[in-house]
Amino acid sequence: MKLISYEHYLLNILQDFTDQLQDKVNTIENYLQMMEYEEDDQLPTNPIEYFRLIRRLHLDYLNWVWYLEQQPWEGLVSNINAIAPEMPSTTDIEEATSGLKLIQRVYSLPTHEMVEGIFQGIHHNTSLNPMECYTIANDLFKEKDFVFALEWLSVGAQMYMADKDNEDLYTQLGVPLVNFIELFVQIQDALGERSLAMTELETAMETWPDQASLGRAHSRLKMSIRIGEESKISKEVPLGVYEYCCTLECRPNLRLFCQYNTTASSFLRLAPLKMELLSLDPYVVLYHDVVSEKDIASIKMLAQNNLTRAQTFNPNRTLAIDPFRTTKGRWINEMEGVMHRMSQLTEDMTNLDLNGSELFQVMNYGIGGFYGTHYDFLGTPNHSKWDFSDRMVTSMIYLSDVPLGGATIFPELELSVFPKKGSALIWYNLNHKGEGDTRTAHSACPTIVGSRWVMTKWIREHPQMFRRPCQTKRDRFE
Ligand SMILES: O=C(O)CCC(=O)C(=O)O
Ligand SMILES: [Fe+2]
Repeated sequence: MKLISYEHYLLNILQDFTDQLQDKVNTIENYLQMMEYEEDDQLPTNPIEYFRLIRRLHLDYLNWVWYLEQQPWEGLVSNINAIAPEMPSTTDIEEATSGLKLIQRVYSLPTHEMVEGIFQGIHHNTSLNPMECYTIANDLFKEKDFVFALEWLSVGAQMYMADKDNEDLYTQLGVPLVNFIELFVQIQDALGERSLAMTELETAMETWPDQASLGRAHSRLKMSIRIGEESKISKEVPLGVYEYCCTLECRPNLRLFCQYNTTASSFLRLAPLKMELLSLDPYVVLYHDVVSEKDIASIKMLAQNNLTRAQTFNPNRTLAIDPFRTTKGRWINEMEGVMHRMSQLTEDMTNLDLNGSELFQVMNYGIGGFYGTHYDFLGTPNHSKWDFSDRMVTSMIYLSDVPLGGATIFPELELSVFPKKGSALIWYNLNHKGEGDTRTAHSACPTIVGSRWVMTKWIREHPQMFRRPCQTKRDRFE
């Protein structure tokens, strides 16, 4: 079931609950109304009245006990508990928050705009409420990102104050106003603004004299003031090529060109492909409009089920989940009709032999999904180069447009490519000697809006020994 269906399920339960509760209230009110007519301090004077009073107090009374004991919520609570295992985990919420933080940092988005759902000047039909701002601020605080934490908290607190009508609801949902104050004090303490923190805390203690947590915060703060700890603020990292080229398309300042490629393979003589040369050394090209809408739809259909969190090789050369690769992916068998066509296309675009290459990998990046800067080549392990075939070329097809964010970026080359559905980016990871070319370090910038789909293929080096001999004579004697 999709997350959104779980939310509908939960809302329906809450609606059932209020309906059942309302029925109960109606029944009780009816009884009270009925009793109003009978209300009289005098003892009954006639036998009918007397009988009725005795009967009510003997029977109705027991029925009301029974009625009040019947709690409409028991079944509903167990329905909610039944879906508990499917609910997002702490890791999920941490990842969703880190997605937002990453997007904010990489694209320099002002907090108040994000809260209103404005990304890069475009208003999206959404916004955040004070509780959500608090969750983000709290998370940023835990990660010692104090300046941003304070921004999120301040925006959230302003909204809270302006939305007094919902204070009970927010409190019920675990975010009373006093939480904001406590976090504010902790952040100011960490920033070294202790007298400000103390003033705020003392005012809060007057407002909520019974709040034990404020008393504890007060002792902690007094201790910090006595010790006079340094502020924990971290230095601001200046914005660099990465942030710039994730935001705006970057092209190296060379005289490169677009052309119809008719030579990469003999097939292209009949059906040339539109090719844009992006870098000569290392060689990077972008083919435009090479995959049809229909084929893309079929590929996504094949991949849609069983997408699993993508892994990377760790230093021990074992595969593991990696916080720097927040995508879901799936390897696809090449026997299917459409995949056969994709293999043929990749062969035509690269003029390389796909034997021994890895399977196609379809990947889906959700909101905030990214792939940190990395190389695709594996590097020659200790054993001889002859029995190890590295990832010489990466071919990557964009299976979706991305409304905002999601560029592929090569920071060393100051090059970025924004996804365009149906185009293919191809680059050489190895130099002419077959060594990993570190200038090919690349990354997928965080997706801000949309669902980003790509399909990659890593083409191995050995099968190319006749199509693209590895070493030139000159190299050999270097
Ligand atoms: O999604 C991208 O733009 C890059 C993907 C990538 O680098 C990879 O899968 O190795
Ligand atoms: Fe890569």
